Amino acid sequence: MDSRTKGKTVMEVGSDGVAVITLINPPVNSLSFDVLYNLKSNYEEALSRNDVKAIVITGAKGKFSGGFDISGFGEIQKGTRKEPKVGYISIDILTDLLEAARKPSVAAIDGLALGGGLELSMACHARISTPGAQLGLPELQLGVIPGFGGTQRLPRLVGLTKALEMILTSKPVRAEEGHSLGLIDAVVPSAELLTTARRWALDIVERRKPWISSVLKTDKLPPLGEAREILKFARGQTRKQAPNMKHPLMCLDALETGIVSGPRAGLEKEAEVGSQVISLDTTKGLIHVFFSQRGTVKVPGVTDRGLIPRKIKKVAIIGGGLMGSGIATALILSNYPVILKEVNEKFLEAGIGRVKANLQSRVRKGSMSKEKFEKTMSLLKGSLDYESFRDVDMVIEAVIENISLKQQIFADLEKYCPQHCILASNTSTIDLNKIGERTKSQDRIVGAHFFSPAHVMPLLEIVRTNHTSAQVIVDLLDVGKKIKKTPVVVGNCTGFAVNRMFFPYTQAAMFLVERGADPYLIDSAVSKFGMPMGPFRLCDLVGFGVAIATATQFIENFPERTYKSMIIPLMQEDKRAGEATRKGFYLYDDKRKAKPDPELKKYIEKARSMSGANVDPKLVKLSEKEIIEMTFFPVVNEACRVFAEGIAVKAADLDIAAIFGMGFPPYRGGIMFWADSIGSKYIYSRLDEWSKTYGDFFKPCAFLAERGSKGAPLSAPVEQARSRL
Ligand SMILES: CCCC(=O)CC(=O)SCCNC(=O)CCNC(=O)[C@H](O)C(C)(C)COP(=O)(O)OP(=O)(O)OC[C@H]1O[C@@H](n2cnc3c(N)ncnc32)[C@H](O)[C@@H]1OP(=O)(O)O
Ligand SMILES: NC(=O)C1=CN([C@@H]2O[C@H](COP(=O)(O)OP(=O)(O)OC[C@H]3O[C@@H](n4cnc5c(N)ncnc54)[C@H](O)[C@@H]3O)[C@@H](O)[C@H]2O)C=CC1
Repeated sequence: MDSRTKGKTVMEVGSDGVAVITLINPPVNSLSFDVLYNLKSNYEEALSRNDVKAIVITGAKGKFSGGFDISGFGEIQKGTRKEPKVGYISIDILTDLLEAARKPSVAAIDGLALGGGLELSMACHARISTPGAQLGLPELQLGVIPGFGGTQRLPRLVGLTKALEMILTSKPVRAEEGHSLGLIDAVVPSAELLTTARRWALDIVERRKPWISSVLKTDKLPPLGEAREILKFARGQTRKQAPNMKHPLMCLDALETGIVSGPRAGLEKEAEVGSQVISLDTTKGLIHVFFSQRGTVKVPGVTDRGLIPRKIKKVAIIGGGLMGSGIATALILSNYPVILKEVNEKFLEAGIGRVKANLQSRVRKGSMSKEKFEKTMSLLKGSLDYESFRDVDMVIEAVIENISLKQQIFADLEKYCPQHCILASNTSTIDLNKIGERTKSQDRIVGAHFFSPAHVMPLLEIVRTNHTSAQVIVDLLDVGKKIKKTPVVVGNCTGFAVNRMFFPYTQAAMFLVERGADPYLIDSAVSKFGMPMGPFRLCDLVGFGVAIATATQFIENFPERTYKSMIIPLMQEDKRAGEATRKGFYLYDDKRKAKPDPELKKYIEKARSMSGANVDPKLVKLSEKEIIEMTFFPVVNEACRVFAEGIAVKAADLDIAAIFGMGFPPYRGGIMFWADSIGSKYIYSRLDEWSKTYGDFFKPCAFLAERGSKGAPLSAPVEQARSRL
């Protein structure tokens, strides 16, 4: 393969007259422009050769194709690559050359057929797959639409309702389901895949099997009136579920055009909107997230040293509270034997009970069988002492956020655990060097910061100190992968990356409310921006105890830039501690539905008088845009500090940390990506202005000041930003 080309196809013509074209572009045989243009040449050759009667397309190394090469979207966005004309691949190659050919094609699908991969297979005249194959159109997840004919062929093969479900949820189906839907013609074992596909192709030639052009099928489409109703409903749902995104609605336009005006018009509409969505900001954000998420496991100086993860055979968890029980659940779900240690029988029973409840909820929802439940629970053992820690490979401490207790526990662990054992803490804020102060095991002390609920939330913040060994990080990255978490490796400091970014967000919200802004309007603006909930609703959910404990760490460690508000402590004094007590910033009914509380005013006014703050008429009437800027620019400021201090190695890691740890909307690309889309100059100037009016909480850090004064991107590595200055 030429080192400048990305992937290729190879064609072999058998003595049976079948040309087998294999897609080769490791690791997932993505359809790069090179692969697609090679495929076109192979087709032209196969169609012109007299010794070829039929064609089979397959993918190398057990994977059909993971779809269009996603990095190609970047090339299109930059303008360095484009199709010779809009719809060239979907219409000229896949429809007019392949599907309309006088020789039939059969797709032989092993492993993945996703996005453009499935679309290519649907342009073939039949599809044979292995039982493990995954078939899906996940494009909307990336901000694009199925642009290789998927909006036209999938509804014609599986019906409109199922096609909408598959496209709008981005979820793949397995081979058996694909077979019953009519997407797959036969499911056969791997060893028989190619022979069956060859035979099927020849059977089509000999008219023993039907020669079907999916794009021309109509039998699965509902009558026009019904189709319009189904699409109207889908539009309504989409507007509700993805209010800030245009591309799902544009995708529905392409589907509707095909149903109303026929497949050719549909393909043309698909090509038109397909080329438009690529330049949407939301698409740029989602594609950035795709690569950034996969980039978090590449840690310079750690994962490039050839270290092999050691096998973690048994894990111990100290503390069976909210976090310890969630972490235990995540581990046993991935088949790690776990010992859960608590202080007494009662607490141990409660901790094990929480794990049980986590799993039982799966049984209730039907996603876990009773047998699997029993088997999974059998991996969990309780303990009240450290005796059973003598053969564990990793300990995760999850006791309350108290430095001296954690120090004592780590000193004990050093005595009981084997020398190789990883000593991890789930602390959310405390400096790990302080936790390990009373040990000589600094090289194996690491942060394993999970987010609540730990068995559900996808992020694992892996915190390394200057002493943590690269091997320990590699081991924990491997555990993270096995328990299906997205890991982000960060440096040690108070609050690490996620909580450091989170803190100014809540503080900014408190600041605004003390100066007259309406908390419910803030929550509403932030939700419309795309966060799962606003800062006040979130405080209620997390509980005021956790909020105060975290705030204390920040106030102690970063006094120069913390805004100390008494609103939460005052409410807590009155036994309002958030959702758990049914009263916080909101009132909660039996179904946990939140409603605003007129009494909240009383606490805000009292806090205002205690802090000496005055109502500021400008802040009372903030627009939604101003609310977003005043709550999120302080987050950008802190993210810049975290980046400048080297706590995060790459700005993209902060994007992933913000998305998976804070709930920042993925289609905005993460905190640094979003900031760069606004521009460092503007963010700097706003913060600078607010800091002059409202104080140091808003003061731009040196990194932001430097880049902002020149308009340099915040996410650029230091050298690159300098070189652009
Ligand atoms: C005009 C538009 C036409 C169209 O229809 C558009 C499309 O087809 S868009 C693409 C649609 N396909 C997808 O969305 C699939 C995306 N990929 C995945 O979901 C997963 O990667 C996978 C299920 C295919 C494999 O998962 P897994 O085994 O966990 O492996 P990784 O996710 O870590 O991926 C391994 C490496 O492969 C790279 N990759 C994967 N898919 C693509 C792709 N379509 N294009 C380019 N590269 C892809 C991924 O980045 C990993 O690379 P790394 O360097 O990090 O190893
Ligand atoms: N609650 C949250 O949302 C998050 C909390 N964290 C961190 O996780 C840790 C635990 O927090 P939670 O689970 O919320 O606390 P929790 O109060 O629910 O649970 C702590 C448990 O530790 C037990 N414990 C105390 N001393 C012990 C000892 N010596 N041996 C064994 N068990 C002992 C207690 O009995 C209690 O059950 C804290 O460091 C916290 O900062 C991290 C992320 C999120």
